[in-house]
Amino acid sequence: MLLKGKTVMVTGGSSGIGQAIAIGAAREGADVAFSYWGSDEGALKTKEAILETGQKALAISGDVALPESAISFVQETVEVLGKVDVFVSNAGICPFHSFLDMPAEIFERTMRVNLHGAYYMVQAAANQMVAQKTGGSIIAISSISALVGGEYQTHYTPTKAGLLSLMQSTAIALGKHNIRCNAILPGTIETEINRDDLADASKRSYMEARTPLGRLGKPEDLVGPAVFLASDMSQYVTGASLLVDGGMFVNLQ
Ligand SMILES: NC(=O)C1=CN([C@@H]2O[C@H](COP(=O)(O)OP(=O)(O)OC[C@H]3O[C@@H](n4cnc5c(N)ncnc54)[C@H](O)[C@@H]3O)[C@@H](O)[C@H]2O)C=CC1
Ligand SMILES: C[C@H](O)[C@@H]1OC(=O)[C@H](O)[C@@H]1O
Repeated sequence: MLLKGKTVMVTGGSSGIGQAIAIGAAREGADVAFSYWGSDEGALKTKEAILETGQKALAISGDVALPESAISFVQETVEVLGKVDVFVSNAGICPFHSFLDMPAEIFERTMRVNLHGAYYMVQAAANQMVAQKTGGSIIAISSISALVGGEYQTHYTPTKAGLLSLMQSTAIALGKHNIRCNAILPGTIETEINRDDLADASKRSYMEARTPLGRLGKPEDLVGPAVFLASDMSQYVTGASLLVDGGMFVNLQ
């Protein structure tokens, strides 16, 4: 069990990648607190799956875009689970939209959820880890989109590049506290976030054909990389980024 005795926090744990990582961390022996926004249904499934492993679970509803959500998520986690060893900044949205007529509210909401929200969450978790004096691991779920563009993602890709940059800078700021900060860059993983986009058969075939491993990703594909970066197996890894994309990024021709 790679995370035995650790407490892991995950934002956006009610579906997709965050749900898989929350459950995967519990299977490796961690108690898990996760946040979510919107329907409670997925959150209940995540909570039940964590409890089935024998670990403790805490589900908190709250909008990551609000700075106060970060403070209360960390406070409640410490009250219920006692400490924070690992923080996974995962919550995000990607409302696909064309550039020239991008509504200001879609642009600003995407920035606030994906980047501002992650910033406040990482800051709150880091302050808790510093106070504990026991080090820690912070992981941001960035994206292949930190490295390449998307016609309908002009509001989204800068947030993912921003998360990669945030992990590089916080790795420097927090190294003296033995807090490691790394980014995971998923490729195209089938979840709620792209259900409509991938319903377009030609888009889906294009994405599959770009992937040397021959298939789109599943949320479970992110569990191993996240557990590695959360665990002491990666004790000398900080400021790093890990593409988990089936080889999509390097496949030019
Ligand atoms: N699915 C994919 O192909 C890829 C996804 N990612 C990133 O992975 C992360 C997770 O996405 P998926 O699992 O694919 O999507 P998803 O839609 O299945 O899950 C999103 C999660 O974030 C939570 N969330 C959304 N807005 C929130 C808010 N304002 N406050 C708190 N929680 C909120 C939702 O409740 C849900 O738990 C996102 O940051 C996304 O950008 C990165 C690369 C590829
Ligand atoms: C939502 C997209 O399908 C997904 O998210 C990303 O970050 C990548 O652009 C993926 O294709």
